[in-house]
Amino acid sequence: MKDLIRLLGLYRRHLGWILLSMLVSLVATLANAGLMAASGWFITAMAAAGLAGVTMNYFTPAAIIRGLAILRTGGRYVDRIVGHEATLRLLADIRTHLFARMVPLAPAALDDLRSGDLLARLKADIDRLELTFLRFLSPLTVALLTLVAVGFVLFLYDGPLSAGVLAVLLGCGLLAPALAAAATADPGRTLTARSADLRRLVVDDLSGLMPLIATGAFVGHRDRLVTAMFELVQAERWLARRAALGQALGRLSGDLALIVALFVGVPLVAAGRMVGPELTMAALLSLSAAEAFMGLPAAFLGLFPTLASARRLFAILDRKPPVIDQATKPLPEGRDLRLDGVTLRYLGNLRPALDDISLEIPFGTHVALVGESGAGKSSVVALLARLRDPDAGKIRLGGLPLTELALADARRVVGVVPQKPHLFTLTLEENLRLGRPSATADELAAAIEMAGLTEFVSRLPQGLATPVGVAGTTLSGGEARRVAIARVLLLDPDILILDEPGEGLDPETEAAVLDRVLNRMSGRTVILVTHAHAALHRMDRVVELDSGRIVANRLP
Ligand SMILES: Nc1ncnc2c1ncn2[C@@H]1O[C@H](COP(=O)(O)OP(=O)(O)OP(=O)(O)O)[C@@H](O)[C@H]1O
Repeated sequence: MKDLIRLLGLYRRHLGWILLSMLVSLVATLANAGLMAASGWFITAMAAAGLAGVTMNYFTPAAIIRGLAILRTGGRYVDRIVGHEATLRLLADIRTHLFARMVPLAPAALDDLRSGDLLARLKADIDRLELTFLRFLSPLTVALLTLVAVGFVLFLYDGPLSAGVLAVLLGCGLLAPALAAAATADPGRTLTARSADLRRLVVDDLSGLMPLIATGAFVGHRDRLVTAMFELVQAERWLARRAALGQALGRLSGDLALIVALFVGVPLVAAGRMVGPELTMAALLSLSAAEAFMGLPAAFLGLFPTLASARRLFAILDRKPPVIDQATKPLPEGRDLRLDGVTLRYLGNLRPALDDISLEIPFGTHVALVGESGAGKSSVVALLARLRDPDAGKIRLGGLPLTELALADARRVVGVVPQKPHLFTLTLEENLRLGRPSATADELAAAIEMAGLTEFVSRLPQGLATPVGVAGTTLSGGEARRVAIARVLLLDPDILILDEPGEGLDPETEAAVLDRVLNRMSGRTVILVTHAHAALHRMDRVVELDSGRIVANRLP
């Protein structure tokens, strides 16, 4: 219930569309019931008049029937349009909202989720929310209002007649499907969980197909997929059976309502409290009112998978961003970096990744960060790039804590080439220009030259217009890394951080690229995370980390 209320809260911004959609749907439903009732009344009245040999005014009823028929057809058409407009607006809004909330979470607060899972949340889970409004909220409201309207009309003739028909419609059309659906909470949850699993497994397995085939683990993964699919089908079959039962009950409610109306109405006619055409009208009104309940069984059944999807979205919305962007100070003049007693602890790790480290990096210094794998070098990079904030201690830029500066300001000053740079499925030039779309052709050529890519680009028939493939797959690891270096150089940062820039490069290319980059950054700060001892002689200081602590801060 809590989740449903929270979900409905997300709809608030589109209340106008929602109310309009429900109103149109109600008008179409009532027009249909009215059409049936008026037609029944008219045909019976005409027959009775014919038998009695009297004439009656048939123009007015015929006009009313025609009017109701037009209203019903037009209403259903507009109902579809407005209903879908309302739903699509809602979904687009929720999707944008979720995406906007994901951005500050990435990457640190999302690294436990695989991309397939995130995609499933953004796409399938949000799509399923359509069911809450289009197939649950609106039909339920319309059904209840139809019930009130039909109950009121019948009550004008007779209280027990109204009560009998209402009891059948409520019991068979609403309560029975609701109870049948209540038993489906577990398969409903399974449906959502397994379809998410399936998407995640497929995306994950397809992106890791090579190692799966190479290691022979493919068979195990395929079996996992088959099991997830089997469970999904089981849950769907279960739900489909319940849906069929609910549909049958829905249809039965109309027939039963008709029988009850006749059962209570015939004695009323015999007692002279009702005339024949009115009985036909009451009976057909009861029968057609059941149409408002036809969609409810499916709506109730869809509720549990939808709520499970909603919970998966709330789980993302409720995550705390790893860094809070709340600028309280403008960017300072100075560019000195200073770490004071900085500690960083990853969730689930017993040992802190960085343990009370203090370090000064005056502006213009070129510092190498060295240490064994797992020593904490990339963790320092993550803190300086503000992908995370320390659990204790402070990092200052120009004397001001990084946490008090706008993220955009700090990131303009600090440029990072991460250990695993990401290239987008764009052209080489588009990838390079990401950081600075306005870069001139000369600036682009200079960055390419510094990253040692000039010869590589000149060999490409399409040059800079060459597409790099999905996430840069058509480039070698070393080429992709150099594209990332050129991209950051275009940003022209005051502080440049290079995390293992030499990986994938032969020693000569690495030395040449590093030489050019360091020359370009002369007078500005460079922090170089490296295992390569050859590069150290070009640095001002070498800081050595071991198990999250600084064990040496020396000249090269
Ligand atoms: N996202 C994470 N979640 C949990 N633990 C992490 C995470 N990232 C790093 N760690 C752990 O923190 C410690 C420091 O890792 P870090 O990546 O900073 O080391 P590193 O010195 O850069 O290693 P390498 O040279 O292999 O890149 C390691 O024990 C690592 O397992």
